[in-house]
Formats: sequence, structure tokens, C-alpha cells
Amino acid sequence: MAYDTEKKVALDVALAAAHLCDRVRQEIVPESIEKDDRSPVTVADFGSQAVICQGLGVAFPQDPIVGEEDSADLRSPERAPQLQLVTRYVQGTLPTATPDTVVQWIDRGNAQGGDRFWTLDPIDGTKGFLRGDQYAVALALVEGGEVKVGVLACPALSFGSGEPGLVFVAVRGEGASWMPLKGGDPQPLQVVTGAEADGFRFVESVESGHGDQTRQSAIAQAVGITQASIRMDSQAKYAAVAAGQAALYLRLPSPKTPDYREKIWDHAAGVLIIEEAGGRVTDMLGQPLDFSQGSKLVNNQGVVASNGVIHETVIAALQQG
Ligand SMILES: Nc1ncnc2c1ncn2[C@@H]1O[C@H](COP(=O)(O)OS(=O)(=O)O)[C@@H](OP(=O)(O)O)[C@H]1O
Ligand SMILES: [Mg+2]
Ligand SMILES: [Mg+2]
Ligand SMILES: [Mg+2]
Repeated sequence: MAYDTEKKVALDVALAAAHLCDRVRQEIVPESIEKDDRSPVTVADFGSQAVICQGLGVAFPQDPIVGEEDSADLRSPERAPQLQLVTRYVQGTLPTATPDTVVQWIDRGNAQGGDRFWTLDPIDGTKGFLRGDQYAVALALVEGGEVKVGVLACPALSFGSGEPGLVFVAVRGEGASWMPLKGGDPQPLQVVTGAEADGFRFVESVESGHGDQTRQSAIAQAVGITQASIRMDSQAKYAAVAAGQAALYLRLPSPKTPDYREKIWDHAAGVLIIEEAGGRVTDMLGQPLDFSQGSKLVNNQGVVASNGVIHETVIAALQQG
């Protein structure tokens, strides 16, 4: 099968990183460091990026990695205690890790892209991680501008009464599946198509600054979704649509940051998982997301991810107002 090795390696490294994040949250109250853009990062974000970049570097030494984090925020002398703590957690997976190797591994994620590259969000939804809510380790392989492999590990996510901890994986053309993080048989993922729109739910961010919740509710109502939204952090929202828990994920530009361009690592894995589960993902104009322009989706604004069936109706509603 195509991309068999990539899929296996991506799953292995994402699972190792997800266990690291889970351990951090079980064992300490992670402190957040403020980055230059004032967004938070934690020892778990750095540890997750180190573990994944180390593993990808061994398996695919030629592949660039476009990752969210950068070790510059850890290298200053006053951050030495945090770097020690990151190193201790990385040693849980890679016993020979030292502060020096950890920063080198993290900085493998500083690449710009290319024809074939990986994109990594070591913790998507850091605010959710800090709050004790949803977060995801998100890893995707992009080739020729197309996402080919996507993995989302969601340590806090469960369906119904199941135990928390799920992983989602897709390979282009080969479908999408999920399994428990602790192991088990893969189960196919399929978007919801059967019900009438008034039985559908939609998902949106917890953080009001990452979208336009007023407009998102209005659009959902315009397409016949009458129930309140499910608010969830991270690309767990994509997983919810792929698994049929919701029919629609809306992420419209926030009125506070109207010119914001989405980062590729916030979407690549989730997009493929929904597409391979039978759904559709575009920007708010109905155009495909363009992953060939570096670290940002410069050619797109807003994200509409759906079960496919309602997609055109949603885009038409957006064009009306
Ligand atoms: N203004 C604005 N508009 C849209 N998106 C933004 C914005 N600012 C930040 N971000 C990105 O949001 C990522 C988390 O998105 P979520 O949908 O998970 O939001 S939330 O977790 O509910 O807060 C978050 O990813 P992480 O940093 O990995 O958590 C950011 O990349
Ligand atoms: Mg993110
Ligand atoms: Mg992140
Ligand atoms: Mg972040």
C-alpha cells in the first residue's frame, strides 16, 4: 500500500508524543511560557516536537519538517530549568536525550517546506491542554501541495462512554480510521449523512478569538442546524466531523483578527482525515485549502469542514451574508 512506512512511522512518533503530553498533564501543572506573539507554549509542546522530529529524522533524514515550535524560546539561560524539565520528559521515550540534543531535535522543525515535507503541531490547542480540555498531536505529510498522510492523536477525546485517548489516521485514497491510543483494532471512520439537518450538530473553537461565533451560529441556523454548537479545542473538531459526531466545523475569520491566515499545521492532518471519511473541506469561498505556500494558508480565509452533503448549502449561505 502507498505510504505504508510513512503511516507507520507517523503513528509511532505521534503516539510517543501523545504519551509524553499525557504524562506531563498527569504529573505536573504545566506552566505556560508566553511566546513573542503572546500565545502560550509548555514543556509538553517542546517535548512532543522533540520526540517527533527525532523519530522522523531517523526514518526520513531527507524530509523537511515545518513545525510550530522553535527552541529559541528555550535556549536563554533563564529558561534552563524548563529545558531540563523538557529533557527529563523526552528521556522517558529517548533515554539518551540531553538538553543539547533536545534543542537540535526541536529545531529540525524549522524548515520552510518544499515539494515533500512534514508539518507538525506538537500540541494543537495549547490553551485546551492548559485548561484540562481537548488537545491534539497533529502530524501530516504534504507532497506536491497535497496532504498524503495525516495523524491526529487526541489523548483526552472519547466517543460516548469509551475511555479517553483516541488516534485518527488517514492515507490519501485509502480511507480513514481510528483506534484507542492504548492499542486495538482500527475502526473505519465515516461522516454522518443519513439524518435530517435538524438532527445535525456543528463544532467550533472554545476560544472566541479564533473564529466568529456570532456568524458561525447564524450560518449553522441558515442551513437548518438548530442545536447549539459543540465547542472543542484543537483539531479534535476535525475528528468529531470525521467520526460523524458532528456534520459541520465552521472557523470563520475573527472580527478581531480579520487578516489572520491559518497555519498549515492547524489543519493539514484534520483535512485529510475528514476527506478520507467521506467529507469535504474548503475555505469560506468554497476553494480547496492550498498547502503549497509555506507555513500559512495565504490563499485561503476561513475553514468549512463538513459531511460533504451539506457543503454547497453552507458555502451558498456564506455568500448571502
Ligand atoms: N486569530 C486567530 N484565528 C484563528 N486561529 C488562531 C488565531 N490565533 C491563534 N490561532 C490558532 O488557533 C489554534 C487553536 O485553535 P482551536 O480551534 O483549537 O482553538 S481553541 O483551542 O478552541 O482555542 C492555535 O493552535 P495552537 O497554538 O497549536 O494551540 C493557533 O495556531
Ligand atoms: Mg495549533
Ligand atoms: Mg500548537
Ligand atoms: Mg501555539
